[in-house]
Amino acid sequence: EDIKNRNNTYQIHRRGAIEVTMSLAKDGNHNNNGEQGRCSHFLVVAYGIQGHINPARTLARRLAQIGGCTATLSVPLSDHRRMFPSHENSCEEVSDGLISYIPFSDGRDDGSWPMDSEDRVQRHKANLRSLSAVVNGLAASGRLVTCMVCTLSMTVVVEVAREHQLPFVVYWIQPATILATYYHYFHGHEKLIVQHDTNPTYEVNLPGLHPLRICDMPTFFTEKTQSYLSKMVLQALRELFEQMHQEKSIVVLVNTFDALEDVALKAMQPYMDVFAVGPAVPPLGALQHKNENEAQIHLFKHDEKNCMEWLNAQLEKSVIYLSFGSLLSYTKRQAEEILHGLQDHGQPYLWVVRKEGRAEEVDFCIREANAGKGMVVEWCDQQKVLSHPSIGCFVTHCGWNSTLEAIMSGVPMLAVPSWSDQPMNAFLVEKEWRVGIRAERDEEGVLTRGELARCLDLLMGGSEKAMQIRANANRLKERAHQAVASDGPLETSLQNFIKSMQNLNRTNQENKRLA
Ligand SMILES: O=c1ccn([C@@H]2O[C@H](COP(=O)(O)OP(=O)(O)O[C@H]3O[C@H](CO)[C@@H](O)[C@H](O)[C@H]3O)[C@@H](O)[C@H]2O)c(=O)[nH]1
Repeated sequence: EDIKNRNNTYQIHRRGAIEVTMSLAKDGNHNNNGEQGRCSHFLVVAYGIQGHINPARTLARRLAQIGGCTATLSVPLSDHRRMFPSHENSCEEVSDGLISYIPFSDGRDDGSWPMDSEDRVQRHKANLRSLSAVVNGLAASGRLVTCMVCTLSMTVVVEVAREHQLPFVVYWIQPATILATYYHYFHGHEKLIVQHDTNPTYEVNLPGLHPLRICDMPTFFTEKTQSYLSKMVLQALRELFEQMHQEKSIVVLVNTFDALEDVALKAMQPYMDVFAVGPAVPPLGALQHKNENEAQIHLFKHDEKNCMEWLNAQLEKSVIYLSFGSLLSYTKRQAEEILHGLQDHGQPYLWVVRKEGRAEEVDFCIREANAGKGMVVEWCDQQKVLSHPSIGCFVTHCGWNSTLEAIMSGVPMLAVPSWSDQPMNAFLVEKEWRVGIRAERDEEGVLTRGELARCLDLLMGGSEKAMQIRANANRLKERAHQAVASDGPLETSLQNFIKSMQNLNRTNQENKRLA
């Protein structure tokens, strides 16, 4: 009767993720008040974009590799379908032999984005119902969730965790320095930052951090005319920090490592329990699995075979790799400037041009670039590309995943940041770690052909500065590999985190028993 009632309640989602969780549920009223057992089961919920799903998946897999732990990754249904194309139009649970993947319906099963704040509220409600059903479904199938983990902008996870009396943990998938700037922005420093927003080089002193320039702060702080998207992101983060503030103890996992951001990690310790669990870059080949499902996990169609063959034919460290991540697209002028800058520089290049929405505008570039010394692909296995010996440098927008992947491969970066955390990431690349240089954009925000060619000449050349950058990149690569080595800092940090979660669960149960 209980299942029937709940099916009625959720019948609007008949083709949605709810069906999976309902079919998992063998009986009703599951909550997490009972004895938790000794096994920890993490439900990792990721926002539906590649920059969130990649690190969330790596974290879930790493947690599941620690004795006594299991993990489930939950992503929005439309993204789940893109990850598992052979399951198209289905919302089934999938396993890769290590973790399970269970989709939830975020109210945009067709892949569309919220149109306005009312739409956002409706979708938030859909999120709530669907994620709650995932937790119930897992409990009903004997896999009681013991902790919920969410990537940024996922306040809904906090609400579901509270409903089920589960601890929740934020997985901060950007640098610890950015975590610190947001924390202080929302805790008393907003006015100080906003009041200097007309002076981009003004340096702000935030507790425990080196002075940071206004222009390197998250762009949402100072944007003069904020877009709907920027407002939405800032609001979601504000809500997340408010929710965290209501907790007795705040636990945050950060996709970074000590050797990279020692100062920022320490600066956050007085305010929260921070665990450095990065870099979330899986070892090469780790994702090629015998399991058929595993082989199919991707969000975009790769042009891989062709591009790896092409790279094999190039000289060592001769190729410029360009990619601006999974969200940004090029205007016609920007694409033209890049094309001509590359042609002027003269080295071979591999360029990712996602055509989404701008197909005709950039088509001419693709034709011309492919006819010349370069190769243009719509998507590639970036990590594999960056690890290829022919890659000499990476022209990047400095998305945090791309930055970490370049560090893991020891590839020098030409930073061309655009928005959000990217200016700060570019600052860290150029000034803190000295593993790259930063290009200037013109007054229209375009990277011009002259500036691109100038920067490439410098980065790929034989000057002392270029050699120093290459040496720094190799050193940082070693530190990154030490961080992820067996029994290294990452493993220790994950184990400490798991222990602290188990203690928290025990204390909660004890308190409930006494109450
Ligand atoms: O052809 C490609 C291009 C990209 N990628 C992968 O896509 C991911 C892209 O992530 P990221 O570099 O972080 O860029 P965005 O997709 O732009 O990420 C968004 O999310 C990040 C994490 O919050 C932020 O740091 C960025 O500013 C924000 O734009 C990386 O893992 C890349 O390896 C590929 O596999 N193939």
